[in-house]
Amino acid sequence: MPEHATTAVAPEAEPLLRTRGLSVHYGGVTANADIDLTVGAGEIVGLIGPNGAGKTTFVDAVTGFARSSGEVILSGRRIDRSGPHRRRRAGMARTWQAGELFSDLTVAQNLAVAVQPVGLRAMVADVINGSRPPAGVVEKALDVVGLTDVADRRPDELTLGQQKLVGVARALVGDTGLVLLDEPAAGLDTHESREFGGELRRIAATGVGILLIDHDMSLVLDVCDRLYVLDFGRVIAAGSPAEVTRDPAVVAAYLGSAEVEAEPDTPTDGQASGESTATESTATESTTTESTATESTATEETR
Ligand SMILES: Nc1ncnc2c1ncn2[C@@H]1O[C@H](COP(=O)(O)OP(=O)(O)OP(=O)(O)O)[C@@H](O)[C@H]1O
Repeated sequence: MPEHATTAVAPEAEPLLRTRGLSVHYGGVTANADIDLTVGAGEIVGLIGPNGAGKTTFVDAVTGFARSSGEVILSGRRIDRSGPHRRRRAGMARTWQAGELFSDLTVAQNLAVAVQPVGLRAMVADVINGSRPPAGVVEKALDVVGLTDVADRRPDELTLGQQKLVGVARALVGDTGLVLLDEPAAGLDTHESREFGGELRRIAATGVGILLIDHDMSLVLDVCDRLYVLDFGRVIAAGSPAEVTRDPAVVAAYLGSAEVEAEPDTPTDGQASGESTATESTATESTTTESTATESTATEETR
């Protein structure tokens, strides 16, 4: 889509994903407000925040499932006017919060159905010829997540951690350079989550960029190179896990007050706006933070 190319920056200097001023409105609710975010190749970037902060909406907007304004740039090319399937073909894929696997298909078949072409022509070709994914793409994705050995098993024969990895592999199948993972570790215990995190790092080491949404803070802090924190649809902080977790605005909006008290003298990250008005959002669990910020269902626009 060269007609949308707007940046003078050399392509090699461009991150894999860049959003500029990405905004989503649902009626009077601003679910995402002017989000600027980047993900580089081989990088794991976390997107965290209270329930209703706008994380899934951001993934919906980037992948074309939610109507948005602003720019979505993949490898230097604007794709924000393309539909979800074109964005998928351009090299980005997502997982869904309720990403159940087909229980009566094998692992390999679960991946194969994810790359079936869509549209009338594809449907006709499917009826006439029977469609198969291009040779090797399923095997490659299984290899990347380390599931080659269980390709012919059914999901219920796998551990929960392996099932979660099948979900990730399904997104990786084909020429996927960027995956957006929406709570991919939900339901995993501490040990499984740690192993899952190790796999994410191995996937990123192959050059894939990962945007990770999860409430499991141990996982997020462990595997992410950088974090963005959303509250009421806005980025209230961005930086390394260490920087973000020390940020008073983040602590107030999401992490709970315990950390503030633990580190009273820690300097504020310069990127924090301190705009958060969430006051009751307490997250007391040590690893999983699922705070529902007071009315943190994004900013109500006054019209
Ligand atoms: N399809 C929709 N129609 C209307 N409002 C929506 C829609 N999807 C999300 N919202 C609203 O947008 C805001 C952001 O929701 P979103 O699901 O993106 O938050 P989230 O950070 O992913 O939350 P969680 O951590 O619970 O998954 C919320 O106020 C939500 O109610």
